Amino acid sequence: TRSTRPQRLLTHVKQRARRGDAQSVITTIDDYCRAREWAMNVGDEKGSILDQVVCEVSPDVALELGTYCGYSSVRIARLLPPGARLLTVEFNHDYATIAREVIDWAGLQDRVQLLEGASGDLIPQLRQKHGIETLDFIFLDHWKDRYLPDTRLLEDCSLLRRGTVLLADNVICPGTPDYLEYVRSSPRYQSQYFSSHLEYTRAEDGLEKSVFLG
Ligand SMILES: C[C@H](C[C@H]1O[C@@H](n2cnc3c(N)ncnc32)[C@H](O)[C@@H]1O)NC(=O)c1cc(-c2ccc(F)cc2)cc(O)c1O
Ligand SMILES: [Mg+2]
Repeated sequence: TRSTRPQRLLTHVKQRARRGDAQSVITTIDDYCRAREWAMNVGDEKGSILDQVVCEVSPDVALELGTYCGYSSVRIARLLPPGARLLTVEFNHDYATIAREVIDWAGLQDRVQLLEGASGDLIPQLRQKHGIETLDFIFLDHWKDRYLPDTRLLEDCSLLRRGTVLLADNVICPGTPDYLEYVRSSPRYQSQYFSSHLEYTRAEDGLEKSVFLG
């Protein structure tokens, strides 16, 4: 049977990117997705904004919702300080398998823990099963109608602390209207919009950065 897009993307990474070189994995994926096959990675333009926020926060414990092929896992993990870690959640087994290989190829497997399952099931397990006290940084990039319920769940599980930064992809395209309304109107968040474009296209999209105020 024909290979899947993520499989073709992984093959390209293994043929073109230097093993252990995270930047070459990122560049290889971006070149492939721009030139050959579009894929729903956060991409280079929004990725630079992601990098900037990760560097600012310099999280000890980061959470990503929606791993897909691991592109943003590599972007985030390559910037983490020594000893820091990224937990990334993906419920599609085939995508999770590809993502593990991409993360390994980038040499970042020691900093990234990929949890296979649905965010709604895994978030309540973070404290006692994964030893998480509170989270420093969260990248939301999964089903767009899960951003709000999962943010409420993170609040209810006391996984946010004063200063925790939430960064949400695709707040314009495909769009997350209920999430935007919530973080922009809630007195418990200080929110800021970063205008950009949908990965590898000229369509408008952007990232919303929201600081939890406690
Ligand atoms: C949702 C996907 C990303 C991944 O998230 C996993 N996932 C989901 N829900 C859960 C959960 N509840 N728990 C764990 N994992 C979960 C899934 O399996 C995908 O691998 N991302 C997108 O759909 C996405 C789509 C577009 C897009 C934009 C314009 C178009 F014309 C078409 C598509 C752009 C983007 O930048 C995206 O990010
Ligand atoms: Mg996205």
